[in-house]
Amino acid sequence: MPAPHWPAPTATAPVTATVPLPGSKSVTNRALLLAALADGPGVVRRALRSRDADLMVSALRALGASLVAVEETSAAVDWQVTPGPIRGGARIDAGLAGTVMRFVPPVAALADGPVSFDGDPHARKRPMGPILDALRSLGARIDNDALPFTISGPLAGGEVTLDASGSSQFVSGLLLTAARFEKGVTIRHVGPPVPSQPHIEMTVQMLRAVGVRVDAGERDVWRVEPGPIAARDMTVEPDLSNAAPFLAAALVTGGSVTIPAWPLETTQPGDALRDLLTTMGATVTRQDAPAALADTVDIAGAAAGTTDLVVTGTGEISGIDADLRDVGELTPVIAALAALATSPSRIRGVSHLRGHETDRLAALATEINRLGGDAEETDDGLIIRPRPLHGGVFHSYDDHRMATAGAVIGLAVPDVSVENIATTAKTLPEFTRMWTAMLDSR
Ligand SMILES: O=C(O)C1=C[C@@H](OP(=O)(O)O)[C@@H](O)[C@H](O)C1
Ligand SMILES: C=C(OP(=O)(O)O)C(=O)O
Repeated sequence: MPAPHWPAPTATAPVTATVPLPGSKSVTNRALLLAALADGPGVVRRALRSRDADLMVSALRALGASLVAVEETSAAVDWQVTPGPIRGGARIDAGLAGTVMRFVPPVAALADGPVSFDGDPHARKRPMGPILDALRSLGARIDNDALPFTISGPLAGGEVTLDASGSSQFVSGLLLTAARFEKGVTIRHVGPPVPSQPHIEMTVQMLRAVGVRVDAGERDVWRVEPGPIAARDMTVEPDLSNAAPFLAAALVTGGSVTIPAWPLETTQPGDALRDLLTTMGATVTRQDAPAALADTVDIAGAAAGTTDLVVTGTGEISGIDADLRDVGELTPVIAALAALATSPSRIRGVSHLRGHETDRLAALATEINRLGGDAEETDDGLIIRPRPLHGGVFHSYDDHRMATAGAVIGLAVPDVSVENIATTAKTLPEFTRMWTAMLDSR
């Protein structure tokens, strides 16, 4: 029986809360994969515990790595990762995780036998063609152009041209394993612009941090030299994209939300929230002297230190005209804020969101309009005009970021209930508890 819809709490007063966030999905799943391919045992600290991270752990274990939790809370875990010979015969469940369905097949192509992949029903619709074709041209055999498929090596590596306009993960997936290909890899993108550039920078930076030689000097071309991946201790930053709904609560309620341990330098796209929320009417400040992260190397960039990030709203939200191509995963929360704004908004550059957990442009327009709003899909984004909203069911389409967008709207609009709030477990299993705690704190 499906769970009852979640009654999204309406804020009765401005929120004043400090919200520590669990680790980044994107950093966690890269760090685990690199550790599993490394030249010796290593530790991934403060890794996220969530459905996507659990799927990555299971995939890497199925392929022969040992991952042992050495320190664990409900939201975070330190993994001791010991690489092993990459085993064929595995069946990998990608769930709905882009990072599993695009990052793990190149590893599987190194295995000593065929490896099969499948995932959730909607995962079979997510674009895979360009990365599977690329793997084929590098030597792999693959029996389909989307999930489900079976992949067999060996894979020599070499030069490949692909169109990565549908997802940056096609590039990141190839880059992460490329040092283990006999010839390394040279990837050339041809086509409309590649989205989510910060996520590619995250991949490049993390590879360099484990000693892999990457040349990313020419636009749309990446070259990885063959060679070992060094075993390192890595520490995962808080998930700045998952900061979005909590920071949005400051704008909606005219309150103030603090996120501790915000990295001063990071490749995470969530860092763009500082500018986006300022444009929408918030005051964004950093507090505390930067404190260098303790004893471990943060391979995604926060070695420069962290700070408290404080976002304060007025209760009035300004519309925004923004190209979110680089930070597409922020779109659902920005659209939720736009639906509550006093002036029109235009979100551009995000046609690739049609290939995310759901077609996010269609889903956002449908759900905002269902609550009485005025949202219109364009070729590459959304136009959202101010109109009073009313209560109703906000459908999540099994998309964690749709679910949190519904929660943001519910703060201001009475009687909104979110269908399948449990889908937030993809990247933030404790979402409802954290949301309630935020609203309860004073
Ligand atoms: O590499 C990553 O960790 C991600 C890349 C982006 O994918 P797209 O380029 O497909 O948008 C992003 O939206 C996704 O949430 C995570
Ligand atoms: C697009 C997203 O996820 P995935 O890693 O599954 O692509 C997302 O988290 O917004």
